[in-house]
Amino acid sequence: MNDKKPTSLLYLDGVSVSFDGFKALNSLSFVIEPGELRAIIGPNGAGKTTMMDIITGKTRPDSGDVFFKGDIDLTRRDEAEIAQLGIGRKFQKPTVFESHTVWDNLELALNRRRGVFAALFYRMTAEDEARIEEILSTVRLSNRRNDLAASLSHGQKQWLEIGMLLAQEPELLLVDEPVAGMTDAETAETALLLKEIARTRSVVVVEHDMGFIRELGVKVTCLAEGSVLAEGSIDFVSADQKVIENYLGR
Ligand SMILES: Nc1ncnc2c1ncn2[C@@H]1O[C@H](COP(=O)(O)OP(=O)(O)OP(=O)(O)O)[C@@H](O)[C@H]1O
Repeated sequence: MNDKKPTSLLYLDGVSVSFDGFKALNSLSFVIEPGELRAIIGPNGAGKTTMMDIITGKTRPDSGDVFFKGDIDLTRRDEAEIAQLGIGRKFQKPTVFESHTVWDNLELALNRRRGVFAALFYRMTAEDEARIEEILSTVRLSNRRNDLAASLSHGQKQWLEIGMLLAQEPELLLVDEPVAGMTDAETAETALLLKEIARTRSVVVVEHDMGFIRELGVKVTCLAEGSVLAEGSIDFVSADQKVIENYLGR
């Protein structure tokens, strides 16, 4: 282990995992700092989803280290424990409760953090209401609060789901292809939204949309064949010959 581990929010070192002899991750190493927004790119099959599965405890690595907040060994925790520790994951497809209002979706998400018994006897406090108001504003849905989630556009559903994750106050948010299927305006707004969210927590976003990645303006990690091909600014990474051959030039 190197000296990056103690201060990093997320630390992966030499992480490998094989499925039927195929190395989905091949000695993957990278570090996310507190308050960092990081973009992950890479061709289909590069291992991006597997990387998120490892961080969230869905898949166990065959070898390597995965530490959260310095010394919490994520390879020894299960999915529920990891969520409880403060790692939230947004899958590609939005899974909001369509027949509930935007507000109720957020209230349910706030309750989920409390556990079943606490939620049963729970009454909204002024503090909870203020937190929901704040999230509504962050995810650009203040004026849709009383509308059914079913009536939102695809992009707004993605934002609502991000809001539901924020209600659980994660320290690290993993977001998988948020802008797929969004309009250009929604995509631009999502870049702003994620930058705002990263003021109070770390965010790792996997995306194929290079225009969106450029708008984020943050450090980019390009994965290929289960390990890091290049890392740095978007200009640095997109000028890298290996990145052009393996991803951008395809
Ligand atoms: N549970 C599994 N069993 C067998 N093979 C798997 C499993 N999970 C992933 N793989 C394989 O591992 C490789 C990496 O897949 P992964 O889904 O992580 O890539 P990705 O970068 O997320 O790709 P995409 O951009 O298409 O989502 C792929 O070849 C995939 O087929």
